[in-house]
Amino acid sequence: MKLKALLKYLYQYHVYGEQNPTISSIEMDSRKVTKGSLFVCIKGYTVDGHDFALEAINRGAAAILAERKVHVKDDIPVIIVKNTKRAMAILADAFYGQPTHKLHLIGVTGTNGKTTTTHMIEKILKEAGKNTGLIGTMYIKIKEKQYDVKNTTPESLTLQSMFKKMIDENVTNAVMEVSSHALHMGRVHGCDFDVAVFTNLSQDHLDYHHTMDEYRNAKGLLFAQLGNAYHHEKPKFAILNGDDLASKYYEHMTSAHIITYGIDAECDIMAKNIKMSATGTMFTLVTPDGTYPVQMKLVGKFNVYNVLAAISATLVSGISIETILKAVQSLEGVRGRFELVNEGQNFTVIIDYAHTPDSLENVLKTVKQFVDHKIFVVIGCGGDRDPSKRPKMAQVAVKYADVPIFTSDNPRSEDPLAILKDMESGVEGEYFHSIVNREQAIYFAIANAKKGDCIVIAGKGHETYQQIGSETFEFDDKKVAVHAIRELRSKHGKNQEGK
Ligand SMILES: CC(=O)N[C@H]1[C@@H](OP(=O)(O)OP(=O)(O)OC[C@H]2O[C@@H](n3ccc(=O)[nH]c3=O)[C@H](O)[C@@H]2O)O[C@H](CO)[C@@H](O)[C@@H]1O[C@H](C)C(=O)N[C@@H](C)C(=O)N[C@H](CCC(=O)O)C(=O)O
Ligand SMILES: Nc1ncnc2c1ncn2[C@@H]1O[C@H](COP(=O)(O)OP(=O)(O)OP(=O)(O)O)[C@@H](O)[C@H]1O
Repeated sequence: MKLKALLKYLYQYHVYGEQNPTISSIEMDSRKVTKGSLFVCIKGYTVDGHDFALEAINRGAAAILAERKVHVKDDIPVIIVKNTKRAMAILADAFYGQPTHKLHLIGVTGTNGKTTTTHMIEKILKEAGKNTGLIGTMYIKIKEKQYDVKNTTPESLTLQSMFKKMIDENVTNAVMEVSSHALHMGRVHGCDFDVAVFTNLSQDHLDYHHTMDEYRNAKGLLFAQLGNAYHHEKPKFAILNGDDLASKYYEHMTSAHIITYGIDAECDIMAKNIKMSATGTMFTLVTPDGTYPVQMKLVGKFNVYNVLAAISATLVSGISIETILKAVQSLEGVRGRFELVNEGQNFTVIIDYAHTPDSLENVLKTVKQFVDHKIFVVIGCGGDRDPSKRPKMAQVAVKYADVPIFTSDNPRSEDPLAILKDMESGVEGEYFHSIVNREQAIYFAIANAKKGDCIVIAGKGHETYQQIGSETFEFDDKKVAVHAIRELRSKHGKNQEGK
């Protein structure tokens, strides 16, 4: 594609240099530049991409996109824009042939439930015989093939190239998690969403967004970007949680059709007569077109919300209610979300990704409904992330668990003991244990659990690493739990049924 043809997609820019080279690729990492690349200079959190412009030219870059004039060879065009990340998103969309215009794209935002809801939507779409793509925290998935990811919502270059790959592989329907960071940084600029889903809003990521208002506003950008209910061939839908106050705010940010779902408030799509057991949930689904009995294997009120969101999003995407209900009936949990570890022990072990006060409370409340014996919770808080969350997480743990055990969860550059102190400051005078080594914390819980007890190992879910200092170590809660159960059993014959 010629540079000038590409630049037509930008609103405001200034070009130094007359040349109109053919652009062979767009790159934001100088190390990936090859002959003919457009190199995008991004001021990052650790280094400034502008400092690599010359290196990019030496590797064969044909043009530079920057926020300030950089010194390169005179004949190389330099395009100046206000924000290179946002401009890159628009150029990436154009460069890859605007792939999202050819896909039915559902975006899911909210503090909790994005991964779960996107997987539910994927399952329903598959049941309807669609070729699907999924983008989120765990991986990018194109049909059945999985690709590793660094971010919940990848940078626009990765995002658009993956959408293009989906088109090449005949994917028709894509669903993605849209993080507030991505919305704020403009990673999803240029994405043509058909349906935008809001799960819920509670405290998280204040290290980045600073205030709850800013955090809420960032999520709202998805609904502002969604566009028009009366879009020619593609009417747009905003799916909002009617029981969450933030939805009122998002209603005013969109001109799409609004469909609400909920349990308590009067909504378009509702769950009534909810009955939960340790092995599943039943409820009556109320839609404008009729009521239907629903049965699923997942537990927790939060999963009823997630499934209502998934049902609403797929109904407006033209999937029949019969197909949706069939898929819902066979929904399995997602790795690390309320995942049971079953080694034949006589107590329950649950691995869960809950890492916000709200999600931890939901999980522990759900466990409390079914467990008559002691509840243990192993929980830590991330380093270099919103510290005000720490005492609140500890308070939730102490409120719902009989044996709260505070430990480490990706301390990163912070002192793990200082993070524990922050947690402890929220529960002075209460009963809890602090064990800085996560493996020892899990072993402690398993060694002390008795028949009928339940251990919730929270915060890391599917993650298989622990970030300590600048290093990343292999660490998998599930593997550690399995190992602990087996080791204790072989040492003491403990934890076997009947002992
Ligand atoms: C804070 C943040 O958003 N950081 C993102 C950022 O990294 P960075 O700012 O450190 O980048 P940098 O290393 O300073 O590099 C700056 C530029 O110089 C370039 N460079 C660098 C070296 C070189 O030799 N040549 C060169 O050209 C880099 O390619 C880059 O373009 O750019 C990277 C590449 O796109 C991202 O992976 C990275 O996300 C990190 C991993 C991250 O943790 N981000 C969080 C805040 C985030 O986005 N989270 C959300 C939500 C998660 C949730 O809901 O829980 C998400 O969507 O993931
Ligand atoms: N609708 C919900 N409301 C509150 N808590 C939820 C909800 N759905 C899931 N959870 C809890 O939050 C945890 C994370 O769920 P999930 O991974 O689906 O959320 P997420 O939004 O993708 O999280 P992240 O943004 O950190 O990737 C789950 O393990 C569960 O404990």
